[in-house]
Amino acid sequence: MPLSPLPPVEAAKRLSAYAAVDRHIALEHKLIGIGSGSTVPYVVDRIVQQGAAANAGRTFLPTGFQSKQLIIDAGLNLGDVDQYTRLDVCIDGADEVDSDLNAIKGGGACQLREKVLADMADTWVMVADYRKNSTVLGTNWKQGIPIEVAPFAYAQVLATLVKMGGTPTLRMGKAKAGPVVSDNGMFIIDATFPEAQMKAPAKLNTEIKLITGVVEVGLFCGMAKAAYFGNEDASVTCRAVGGKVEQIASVPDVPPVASA
Ligand SMILES: O=C[C@H](O)[C@H](O)[C@H](O)COP(=O)(O)O
Repeated sequence: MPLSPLPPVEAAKRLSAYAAVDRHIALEHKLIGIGSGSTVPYVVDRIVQQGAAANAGRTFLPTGFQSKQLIIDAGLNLGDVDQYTRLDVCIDGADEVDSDLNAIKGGGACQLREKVLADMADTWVMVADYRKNSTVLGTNWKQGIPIEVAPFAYAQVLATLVKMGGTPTLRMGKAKAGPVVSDNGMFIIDATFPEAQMKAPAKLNTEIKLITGVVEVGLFCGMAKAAYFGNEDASVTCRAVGGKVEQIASVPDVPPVASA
């Protein structure tokens, strides 16, 4: 059955997710990390399409409340990060990816758990629509680097980020008075930096991480094996570690490893 029609951005998210699952989640993969955001439901969707037999012996670890619910709602086996020290593969979304596969993540305040699972995974892959495909971080994603901080320390961290050249703001709730509180009970600061600093994201990641009170930084540097971007013309751009870029013309309606 052909894929159901979706608005362009949603269709692009679905294409990236389906392509990444088809390439990176094989029948022998038993421990799988599920990231966060609005692209990841399509990852779970494609995994379910691989069939009940393929998924019977698998365990799925979530990066937060949202992905935990996705795993449960899909009828997949839920695992806890306490039970494992490695994953076969983890697929996650991204807010922006640069030409070296460095990424900004944490638009949904999930970067701490996402980075823990990325560290655990033998293969960590990102999925996103064409708007996230960039060359320098901060070009498309203007709201800044998400930084998770201990609530007690937030004012001091804001001041330190300003001294470092950043423009930080405390992320406020949309349907809640006061700041956003992460799944870990922390606050989130979003900080923009001048392009010169954004061009060296690994250095910036280390500098921010060293601020007392910072729990995790939404810069993911040197972690990804590949990033998949769904395009408006129904193709998928795959950028792999080492700089190889591949255009995937189309994504099949059913996953190649589908089982009964
Ligand atoms: O905290 C949220 C995560 O880092 C998401 O993976 C990221 O914000 C991308 O989300 P989306 O797929 O909705 O663009």
